[in-house]
Amino acid sequence: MSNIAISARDLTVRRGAATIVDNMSLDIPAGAVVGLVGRNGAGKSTLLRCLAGTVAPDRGEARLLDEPSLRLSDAARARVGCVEQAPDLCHWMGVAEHLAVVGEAYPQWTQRRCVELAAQFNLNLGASVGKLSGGQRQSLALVLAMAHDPEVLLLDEPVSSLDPVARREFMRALFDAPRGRTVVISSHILGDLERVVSHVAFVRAGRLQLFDTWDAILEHVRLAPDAAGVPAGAIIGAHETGCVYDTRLAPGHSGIGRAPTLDELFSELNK
Ligand SMILES: Nc1ncnc2c1ncn2[C@@H]1O[C@H](COP(=O)(O)OP(=O)(O)OP(=O)(O)O)[C@@H](O)[C@H]1O
Repeated sequence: MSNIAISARDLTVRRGAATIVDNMSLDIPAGAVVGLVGRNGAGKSTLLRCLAGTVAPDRGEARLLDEPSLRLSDAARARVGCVEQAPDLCHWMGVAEHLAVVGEAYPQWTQRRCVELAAQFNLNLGASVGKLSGGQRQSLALVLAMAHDPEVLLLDEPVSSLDPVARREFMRALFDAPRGRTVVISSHILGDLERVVSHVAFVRAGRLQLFDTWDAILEHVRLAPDAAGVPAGAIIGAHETGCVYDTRLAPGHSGIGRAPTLDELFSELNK
């Protein structure tokens, strides 16, 4: 297997006259934890669905674990876990029954891990799915996605309804994997993301605005009070109150400014 766990090549999705994913290409190395960020409607969910193979692009291709996402083998599918933004759960079942039914589809599913995760997320196995709160439904969706210990996790705003304790437990569970796990996680909770990501992908209006390791961004991207003297080709975002630029594209420039937080970078790139 190549070192690339997930890739997109020229991905384009159109809905009516709108292009909602616009010619996106990226390669995600195995073991990376990618924070997918962007404003509401930027195209994150659609990109994640293309990567998962649940939406067919109008152009281009997504690949997971060296296979086309749209035609994943059962063996590859068993190595992937997904959480949709609005998880499709069986409301008429009990939590334990729901877990057991889904678990039958995965050879690597273990009841022990399932029970551990449920306890970690404070999920009552005896409850009815239809009576769960929004956060509890999200916890169930996470247990369903993680109990077979997948190598790849595609998570669309998985913590938006979780309380701070459950969010912390989720972040811990994410990194409890015995081997490096590849994760793409969209979230608007940038403080959490900043602590766990190896890479960040900024999406704006269907386009991939910036994709890099977080370490490289911290080392090379600078937030400066203005664009004076910064070569135009190095500027990632500029406006009246500041400028974000990549020092790698500004050789000889004095490197004014400081490294942005993820929150600041998000604001600067979306002004
Ligand atoms: N089936 C569809 N038909 C028409 N437009 C759609 C469809 N699905 C998504 N869109 C539009 O595509 C754009 C991107 O939607 P998407 O759900 O991918 O954004 P997002 O970045 O995940 O947003 P959010 O952060 O609010 O979840 C939005 O403008 C949305 O209205």
